[in-house]
Amino acid sequence: MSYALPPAGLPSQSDELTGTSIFTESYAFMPAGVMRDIVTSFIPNWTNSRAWIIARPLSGFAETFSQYIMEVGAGGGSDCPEDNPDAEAVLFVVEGQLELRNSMGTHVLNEGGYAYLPAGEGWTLHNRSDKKATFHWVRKRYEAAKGIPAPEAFVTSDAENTPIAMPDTNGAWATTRFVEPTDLRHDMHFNIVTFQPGGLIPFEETHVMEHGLYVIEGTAEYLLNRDWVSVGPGDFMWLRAFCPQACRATGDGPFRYLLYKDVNRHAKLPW
Ligand SMILES: NC(=O)N[C@H](N)C(=O)O
Repeated sequence: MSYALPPAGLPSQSDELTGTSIFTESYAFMPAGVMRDIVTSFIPNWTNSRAWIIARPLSGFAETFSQYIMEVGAGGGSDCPEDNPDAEAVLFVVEGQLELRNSMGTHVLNEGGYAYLPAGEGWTLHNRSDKKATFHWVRKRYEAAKGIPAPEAFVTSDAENTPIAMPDTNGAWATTRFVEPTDLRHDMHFNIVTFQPGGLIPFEETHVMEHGLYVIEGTAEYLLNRDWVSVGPGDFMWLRAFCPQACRATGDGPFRYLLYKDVNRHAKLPW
């Protein structure tokens, strides 16, 4: 499996790459080309690390998550990665190797490695190798549901999970699910969606769930509200609740993306 990475570095003075990013009331499109050194953030209590913060709540409780692409240099990491006890996390490694320690012990996460860490879980993350490592870090304030226990931590990987084909698509559209859709302990999913060449979302999905979509491989035309946008490796899309979306996979190989989605809870009321 291959996973796209931010190009980093500095943009060249001889290549003008303007006109590619989009920010609207219903979605944002951040092409890989904008993820350069000068737009990174440093996160408290992390050493030799930096983040591209590609999603965060903007307007009170209308948005549900933040997503970072975290780059951890050799020997870097954190003994105190999260300072919000209400924040649950998913980590997904796209480059290198990281050592995770939590209540279940010590785990080595390689490329494609996936960890779910519930709110309040103590964990540490370190790059013990001599090469940089990169991972996606999704953070969400966990919403407890009456009578339902909180989920437990788990570690798995892309390779250990078989994509489930959507019915009647002949495998052209499949989803790697790291949590069962009927497991109501979970209030978010972070899955991998795979389309084979020519595969489609053939209608305008329009739903209450918010999305983050990070393209890890391949190309497509993606409908974001009223706009068909050409997308490829390393591009990120943030879709607010109810933003219409559809997809046509282009190119000769699979089109794959990481998909965040808030799930399994009542719609919030304003009182
Ligand atoms: N844009 C998407 O991939 N949406 C998914 N079908 C989903 O909402 O689960």
